[in-house]
Amino acid sequence: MMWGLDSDKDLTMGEAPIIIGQDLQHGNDNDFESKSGTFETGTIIGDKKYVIGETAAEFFYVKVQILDNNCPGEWVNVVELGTKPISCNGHSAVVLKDRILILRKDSNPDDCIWFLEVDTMFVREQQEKNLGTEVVAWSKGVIGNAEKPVVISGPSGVGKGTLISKLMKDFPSMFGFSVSHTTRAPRAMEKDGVHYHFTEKNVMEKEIKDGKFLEFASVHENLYGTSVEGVELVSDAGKRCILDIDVQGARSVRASTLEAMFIFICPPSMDDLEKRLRDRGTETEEQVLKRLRNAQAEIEQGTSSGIFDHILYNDNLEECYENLKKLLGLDGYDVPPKSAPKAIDLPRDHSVSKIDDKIIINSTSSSILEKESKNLIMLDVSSLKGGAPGRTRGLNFEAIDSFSEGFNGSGN
Ligand SMILES: Nc1ncnc2c1ncn2[C@@H]1O[C@H](COP(=O)(O)OP(=O)(O)OP(=O)(O)O)[C@@H](O)[C@H]1O
Ligand SMILES: Nc1nc2c(ncn2[C@@H]2O[C@H](COP(=O)(O)O)[C@@H](O)[C@H]2O)c(=O)[nH]1
Repeated sequence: MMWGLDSDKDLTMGEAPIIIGQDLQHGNDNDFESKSGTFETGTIIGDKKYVIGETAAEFFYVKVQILDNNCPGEWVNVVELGTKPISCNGHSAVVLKDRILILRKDSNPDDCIWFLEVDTMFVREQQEKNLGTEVVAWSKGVIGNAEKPVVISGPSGVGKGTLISKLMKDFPSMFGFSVSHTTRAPRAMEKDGVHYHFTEKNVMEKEIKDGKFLEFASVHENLYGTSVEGVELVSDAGKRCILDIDVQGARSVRASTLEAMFIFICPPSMDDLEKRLRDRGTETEEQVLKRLRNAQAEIEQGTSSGIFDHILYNDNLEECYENLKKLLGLDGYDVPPKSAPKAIDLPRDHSVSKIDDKIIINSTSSSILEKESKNLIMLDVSSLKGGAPGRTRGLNFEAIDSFSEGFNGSGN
């Protein structure tokens, strides 16, 4: 079967046209066999056609189907990683180099721009692991670049949680904590969703398989993991994300596409560490001994493996905290100068065009009010970073209205 949106052209990456969801429904894409879609776009990249649909069968979430030119007439098996957008009233699809930009109609400003990663490094790695299936990854578009997340590791009882709590208390609008998942039982004062997402082993194992986690590890015989969503929630709120994870987790994050700052916290001595763990009184004797045994190896790896950018000794708590603040560029700050990133308010009815790295979104609304507020939006996709689910950042924009002389918004 020959397929294509424009049969005269052999489209390659970056050359596919922009398609508005409703158009396909009305038969503009003649060669495409629709699978009962309500709103669908078909985007060609290389040998593949990515059909992004908001179907009646799976009415809640957007669904991706793929046709491969090399296997004519057959739908390819697709694994979709990451949190998907929910269905809306149609979308436009624009091919970028290694991803498809999705502009969603009638969506909230913080939910109108998504990316379907189809050929990023992360996706290619996942494809190698899932031979025989196509892997794609969903990621919400995030304006600007959030500051690098901070990974804090160190043996159990060294004081990571204590230091992080102080930081969060002193700079609540600047930092957000990545709430991990764990299969260990909650301690007396711990709250589900605040300290951890406490979960069952079989549930977490399934979620790991589904690609929900940025990293995970078995620590002191329990599973712990950082979900992509947990980090995303913090970054989307315009805050710097703090991860409290063990050395194995830090190693995984280091190997991932997430750019972070890695800090290892060391105890002054094993005796001090043991005293802190025992005084904390949260573990049984058997667990304390297990944690102390693991601490030895963690300290060796933390101080010698090259994973960490900085090592801090937590002897005197206040001194260690001051040193942590220095590393984070916070010495001398009382009130942090931080504002949340701006969101893009897409006009309800619009046309979309692409010139190099700029996407021009033009209001076609007949409503004077809407025209006044959002006439033309220019997205700049030249600095996109990421490629793993949930983490495509660096989108910039300018909103230009027809009634004022200049710009009325910027993502920078
Ligand atoms: N510099 C310090 N001097 C003395 N006690 C400390 C110091 N820092 C933290 N502590 C105490 O040590 C105990 C362990 O600290 P904390 O719970 O923060 O460790 P942690 O590294 O987060 O441990 P885990 O990895 O098990 O969660 C706590 O009771 C805390 O009050
Ligand atoms: N790899 C990961 N390690 C994590 C994560 N969340 C916490 N941790 C580490 O586990 C130990 C034990 O924590 P505790 O709360 O049971 O005392 C500690 O070293 C944490 O840093 C995670 O998501 N991934």
